[in-house]
Amino acid sequence: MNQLQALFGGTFDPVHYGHLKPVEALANLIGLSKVIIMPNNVPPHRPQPEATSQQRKKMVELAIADKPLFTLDERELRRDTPSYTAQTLHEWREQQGAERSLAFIIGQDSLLTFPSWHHYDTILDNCHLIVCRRPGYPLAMEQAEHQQWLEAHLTTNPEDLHTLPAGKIFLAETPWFNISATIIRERLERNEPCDDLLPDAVLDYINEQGLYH
Ligand SMILES: Nc1ncnc2c1ncn2[C@@H]1O[C@H](COP(=O)(O)OP(=O)(O)OP(=O)(O)O)[C@@H](O)[C@H]1O
Ligand SMILES: O=C(O)c1ccc[n+]([C@@H]2O[C@H](COP(=O)([O-])O)[C@@H](O)[C@H]2O)c1
Repeated sequence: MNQLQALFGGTFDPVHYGHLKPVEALANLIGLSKVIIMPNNVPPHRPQPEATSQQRKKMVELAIADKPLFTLDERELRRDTPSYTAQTLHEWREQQGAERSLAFIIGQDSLLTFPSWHHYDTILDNCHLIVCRRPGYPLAMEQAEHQQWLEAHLTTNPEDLHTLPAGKIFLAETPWFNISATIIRERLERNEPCDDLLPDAVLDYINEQGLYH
């Protein structure tokens, strides 16, 4: 059976409800039984995170412990070079074979920067892109040529994600969550409460480890 496999990459410094809740809604919307969370080790387009890779991995494990939808993939954590998505997806495709439907999940902000990613034009050869909504970011690309690229790959039919191996971009109508890891780190630094922004187990771990203070 060609079951759609979905990877959700990120820095997760720390993981929060803005990651988990849109993806849970997405799974219901398009019929996903599994989402593989993949923390990076060396993020390609931003400074090195505050928490170590092991701490970020542990926070993801705590966040998904009671959520059977999610599993964790450590392939990028094992690499010391920048976690280029094009490279990761090329390897993943080789492992999964040419026919399997594969998807990479991103938020709306990541779609806007996508054309600046390393070898971005090869990524859709290996997977679909599924975009979750995020407040504060436009859905149109800044440059006309990138908008054309987006429109050439868009589909509004979630069936395409299950029947084709790769190549489509699906803008999912997931709920908006105005949460970012940056806001959480800033609030923690100011000793402000974050209870509604991330799971309790993750918050307890952050406090135990003295992270972001
Ligand atoms: N609130 C949100 N709604 C939808 N998608 C999100 C949200 N927060 C993060 N994402 C998406 O999750 C993926 C991983 O994001 P990341 O780990 O960088 O979190 P972040 O909150 O954006 O972090 P930071 O504030 O440190 O930049 C990215 O594709 C991002 O677009
Ligand atoms: O490959 C790239 O050039 C690239 C550039 C920016 C981000 N990414 C990936 O996109 C995912 C979300 O990135 P971030 O920085 O928002 O956590 C994560 O898996 C990153 O490794 C990848």
